[in-house]
Amino acid sequence: MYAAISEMEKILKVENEVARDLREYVQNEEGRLELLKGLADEFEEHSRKALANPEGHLSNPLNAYLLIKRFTSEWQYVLEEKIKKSFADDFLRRLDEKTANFPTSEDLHGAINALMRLQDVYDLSTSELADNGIDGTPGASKLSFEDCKLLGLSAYEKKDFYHTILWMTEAMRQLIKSPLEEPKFQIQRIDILDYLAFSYYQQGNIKKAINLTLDYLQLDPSNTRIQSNLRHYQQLLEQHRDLLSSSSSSGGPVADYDDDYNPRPHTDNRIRSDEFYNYERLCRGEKIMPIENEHLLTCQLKSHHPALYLRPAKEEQVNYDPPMFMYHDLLVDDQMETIKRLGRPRLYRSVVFQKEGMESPDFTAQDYRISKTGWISDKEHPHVLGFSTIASAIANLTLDYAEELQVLNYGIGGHYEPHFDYSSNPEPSEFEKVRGNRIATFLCYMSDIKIGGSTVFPQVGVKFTPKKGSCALWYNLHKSGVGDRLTSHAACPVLSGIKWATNKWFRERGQEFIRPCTLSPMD
Ligand SMILES: O=C(O)CCC(=O)C(=O)O
Ligand SMILES: [Fe+2]
Repeated sequence: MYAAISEMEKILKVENEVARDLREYVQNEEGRLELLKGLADEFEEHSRKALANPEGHLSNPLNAYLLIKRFTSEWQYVLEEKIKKSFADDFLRRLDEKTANFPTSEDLHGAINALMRLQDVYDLSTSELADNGIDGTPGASKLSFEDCKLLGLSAYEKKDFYHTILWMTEAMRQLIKSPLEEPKFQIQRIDILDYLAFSYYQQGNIKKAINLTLDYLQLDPSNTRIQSNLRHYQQLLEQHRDLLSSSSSSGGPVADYDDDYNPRPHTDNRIRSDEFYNYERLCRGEKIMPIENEHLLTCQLKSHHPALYLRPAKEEQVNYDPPMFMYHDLLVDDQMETIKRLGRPRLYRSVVFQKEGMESPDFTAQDYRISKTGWISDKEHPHVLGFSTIASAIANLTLDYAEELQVLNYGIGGHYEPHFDYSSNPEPSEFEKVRGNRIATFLCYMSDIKIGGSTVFPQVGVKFTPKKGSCALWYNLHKSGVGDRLTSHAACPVLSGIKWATNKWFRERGQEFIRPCTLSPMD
């Protein structure tokens, strides 16, 4: 569910239904209690009157008969229908049916990862995120001490000591506000100090690990595990200082890092690359390089095709080579509503073609693409065909071999890290053999996004900021059919808002006379 916000609306609906069931259950139970109160009143009243003169009362045979009947033939009914009857079973059964639509622990982990991704890409401080300073929405929820600790634990389980430190420190910041003399807070404090000391040690900040361990021992001096940790850390620091003083010409020991030294890990090649670094910078709104030939970029109204006579396309060229364009206000509300309506029930977790580390390369769901996608054919609705026709007119490419329309909905912190839209697989699939590679991408935004969600091109420094109804166009291949590596692009994580988009991919076949090959492979 976390992979598409549109799916998460289901959880809100279920929450509302659970509230309704709860109210109904409470009402039923209240009714039952009223009934029991009435029964008690009745018994009390009857016995009080009769006990005032038991002999007098029972001397009447009708009274005697009625009393016996109450606790024989009537009693079974009273016991089963009034006393024992509970509405809990029915309520619990209905609740059970609803849990099928509850999020899973996979969703929880996905959401936790998303928060950390947003924190990293947008350079948000942990306290800013915990206090919900993201988009300034008044009354927005904040993360509690327990939430921060849960995030820290989740990072710790993945041996991600960088985020463990950030979130455990935040948990500690929140804990300090509690009355620390209370034993339950003392225990939490000791627990967090333990995680923090070990994580700083793992991050290479021995001095901080020692200080935190000393803090720990003040609260729990007899803990032998922590005492032995302290000795180990102190030895390490000594060795490190000796090493530095013997090799440094100035001779001064400089083994201590800054107090809070906690480097962000760069664990895999993808993350270490300049491209990834530039992707994050572009997402944050930094300018990473001057746009080449910016002075040659122009705007124009395009009406070269009958589909554009009545509503010429507002074209803005945003990059010269490879050419990239933005078309403003191209899709109209009705079209977008139809595309979303048709796409919504078909959304499935987006997959990517994965070669590395796989026995047989295949399409799989990966953390670096968090969205759901569904496909719609032109035949399904005139609005879809209308859009494809306009996209084809603008891109100047035939629809004959184009893919169906792909509808995209992003999830919590949803993103798509740098990738190419064309395939560089040396063995083309059957589909590719017939249709060729993806020659051009026509990407339209179907929602306004408060913060984040831009499409960025780290090799050329271009950024498309989503605007409902606007479309981006670029050509993925050189005219020779060779993939253009400068078209590497990424969808920045959505920080605040809901991102709906749609992709139309044109294929090489059928374009031979429209966009003919040139002799140079790099044209
Ligand atoms: O959503 C975006 O901004 C880009 C999507 C994309 O690159 C893709 O789906 O291939
Ligand atoms: Fe893409």
